[in-house]
Amino acid sequence: MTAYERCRVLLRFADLIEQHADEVAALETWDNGKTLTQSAGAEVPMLARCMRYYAGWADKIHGLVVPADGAHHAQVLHEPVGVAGQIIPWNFPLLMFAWKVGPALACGNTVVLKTAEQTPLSALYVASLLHEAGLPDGVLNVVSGFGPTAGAALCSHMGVDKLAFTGSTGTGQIVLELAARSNLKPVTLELGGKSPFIVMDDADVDQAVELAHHAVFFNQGQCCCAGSRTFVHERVYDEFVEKSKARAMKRVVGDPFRNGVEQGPQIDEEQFKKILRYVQSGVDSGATLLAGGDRAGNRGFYIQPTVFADAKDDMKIAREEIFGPVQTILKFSGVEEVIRRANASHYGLAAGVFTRSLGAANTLSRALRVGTVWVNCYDVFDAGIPFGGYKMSGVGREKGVYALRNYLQTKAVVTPIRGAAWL
Ligand SMILES: NC(=O)c1ccc[n+]([C@@H]2O[C@H](COP(=O)([O-])OP(=O)(O)OC[C@H]3O[C@@H](n4cnc5c(N)ncnc54)[C@H](O)[C@@H]3O)[C@@H](O)[C@H]2O)c1
Repeated sequence: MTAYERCRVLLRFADLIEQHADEVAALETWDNGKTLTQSAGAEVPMLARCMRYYAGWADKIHGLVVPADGAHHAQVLHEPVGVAGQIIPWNFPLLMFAWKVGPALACGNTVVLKTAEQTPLSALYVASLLHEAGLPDGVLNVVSGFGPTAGAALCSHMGVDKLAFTGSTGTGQIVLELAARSNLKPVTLELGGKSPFIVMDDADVDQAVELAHHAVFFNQGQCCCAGSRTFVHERVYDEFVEKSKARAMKRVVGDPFRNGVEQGPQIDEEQFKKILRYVQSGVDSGATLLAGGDRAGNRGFYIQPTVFADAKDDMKIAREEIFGPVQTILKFSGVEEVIRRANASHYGLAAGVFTRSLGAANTLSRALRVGTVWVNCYDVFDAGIPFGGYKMSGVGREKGVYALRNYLQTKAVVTPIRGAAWL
């Protein structure tokens, strides 16, 4: 297929997503439990946008001519890597599909994509739309299956030329090992996090409370980049804590298909129980439980929006990824101190900085060892902005021009030139 034809297929796909937006959004909510408002208002438009973004790149990917020493013509070709194996998680099934499939197809690869066992539906449905848009059979193959069988088979396969994985750090380590033991296929990893959300003493407290609340509770708290360590300056701490408690208690939990609901159920029983164990460990380690702390209702995997204050850095709730609706508030007194504490983590995915001071924003954005710093905002995911982690939060970047590099081989072609005019 020519690059222009690939571009047109992706553009037609984006149009079809919009035509079928209601079904796509309903499937995503049915599969995952996230609110329909979010599926319809964020996930579906972002899927279409991401596809148009990469459609735009398809016919603008090209190599270089290098001015080599002597009488040689040296070209650098950018070729597709071949078969891309992609493994995605359950927390954002459609978005993860978009971030993986968009750049891989734009660059001319074929794909075998394995969805998470909890959420197989929306990817199967949108893959059928992609075929309706003109993608030839066999170019995109969506596989439903379990991690240790289907996922591991993909990682070990000698015919797979590249792997892209999003999920937990522990599974990421297995994926990398399987790739190394088979054919040394290159791997990009987007893994877990324990992202700091830093509220300075000059912040507008009401705005900071609202943003910090969304940073952690969005998507039932099931975000790799959840702002799950809320660091608050001592001068605004008491006011911030009181208001965060009130905000969490107002959060509407219930049927994700109902209008006005902000929080649906957790993905499954395993995650539900794991989150409640973390809540118990917070109580046992002496953090102050201000709101929630238990299941919501007595049916389904719903959890009360939970807020802990007075947490200490060495508590489990302040160190490990909870992946649930649990806010952990920590107090700090100076910039140097908060930089040191925020960076004292094996993770380095994202950070939020809330301040009116340009100086503080500049200092923090450069000092924090994370892949994304959101200043006075959070969870902004434009298709063109790179996303990925430092340290154990990942390897490589997705989205933007950076994701193209994951799906291209670089080939040098050198030919002699007879009677070069310049020699
Ligand atoms: N960073 C993220 O976006 C993200 C997403 C989901 C879960 N998580 C974290 O992971 C924790 C566990 O959730 P999970 O068990 O669903 O995540 P996971 O990492 O086990 O699953 C993610 C994907 O990897 C696959 N997988 C699992 N084992 C595999 C293996 N041995 N080889 C190849 N593929 C394999 C799964 O089938 C799924 O498609 C969560 O509590 C959360 O902390 C992070």
